[in-house]
Amino acid sequence: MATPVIQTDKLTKRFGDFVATNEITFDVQPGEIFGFLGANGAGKTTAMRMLCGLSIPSAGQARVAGFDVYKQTEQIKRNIGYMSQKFSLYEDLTVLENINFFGGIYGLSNADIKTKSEALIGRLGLQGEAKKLVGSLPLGWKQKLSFSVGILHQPKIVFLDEPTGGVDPVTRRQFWNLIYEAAHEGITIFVTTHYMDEAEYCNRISIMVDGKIQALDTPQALKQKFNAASMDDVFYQLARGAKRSE
Ligand SMILES: Nc1ncnc2c1ncn2[C@@H]1O[C@H](COP(=O)(O)OP(=O)(O)OP(=O)(O)O)[C@@H](O)[C@H]1O
Repeated sequence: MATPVIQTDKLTKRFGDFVATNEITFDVQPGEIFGFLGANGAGKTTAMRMLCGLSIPSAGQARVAGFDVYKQTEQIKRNIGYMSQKFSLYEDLTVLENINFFGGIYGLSNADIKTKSEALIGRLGLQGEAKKLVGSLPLGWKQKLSFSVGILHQPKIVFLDEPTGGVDPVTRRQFWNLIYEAAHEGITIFVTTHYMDEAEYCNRISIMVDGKIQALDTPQALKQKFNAASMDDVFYQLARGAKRSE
C-alpha cells in the first residue's frame, strides 16, 4: 500500500481543561475522498486546523503530506489547499483578479497562472463573469470558484470545511463533480459535511462524537455494521448520545 498522505496517532487538542479533539488516530490514502463527519462541536474544525498546520496540537502525532504538524507547518501549508467554512476569496476583487492573486501567493509563474485561469474559467463556465466582482456572484458559484482556486497549485491534499453549506442540492451536486475531478487527478480530498447524501459520495468516512472518532469505514461497511438503511441512520445512532451537539 502507498504511504498515507495523512497519518495521525492519538492527536489531541485541549483548550484549558476542555479536550476538543481527543486522541484521534487514522490514516488517509493518496487520492482518497475522506469524509470527516460529526455533530456540531464534535471537534472536526479543531482537528482540521491542526492537520493544516494552523494550530499546534496539545499531544499526539500527525504527518500531513509527509511533514510533521509540530515542526514543519510551513511545508504543510505549501502542499495543501484549504477551504474554510468562512468564504475565503476577496469579494471586492473580480474573478480573474482573485485567480491572479492566489496564483501569485501559491508561487505560480505568470504564464502558469494564465493557462490555469483560462482552464478554470472554462471548466466552471464563468467566461461571462471573469471580470465581475466575486461579491456579486451567487453563493454556489463562489464556493465552486473558491474550491478551484484552492487547488490551483495542485496540492497533494485539499481540506474542505463544510464547503457546500447553504446551497441547493443541484449546486452541491455540481460541486461534488469538481471534487471527483480533483480526486481523479490524484488530489486527496478531506471534507467535513453535515449532509449525509454527501457522506455517501466519500470513499471512507470517520464519525466523531464529543472529540473522539467512534466509527471509520466505507459508507457501505458502516451501514452493514450498524444495520442501517442510510448514512443518516448510522450518524443518528452514533451522534444521538453526544453531549456537545446543540
Ligand atoms: N479556541 C477555542 N477555545 C475554546 N474552545 C474552543 C476553541 N475552538 C473550539 N473550541 C470548542 O471545541 C469544541 C469543538 O469545536 P469545533 O469547532 O472543532 O467543532 P466542529 O466539530 O467543527 O463543529 P461544527 O460542526 O459546529 O463546525 C467546541 O465545543 C468548541 O466550542
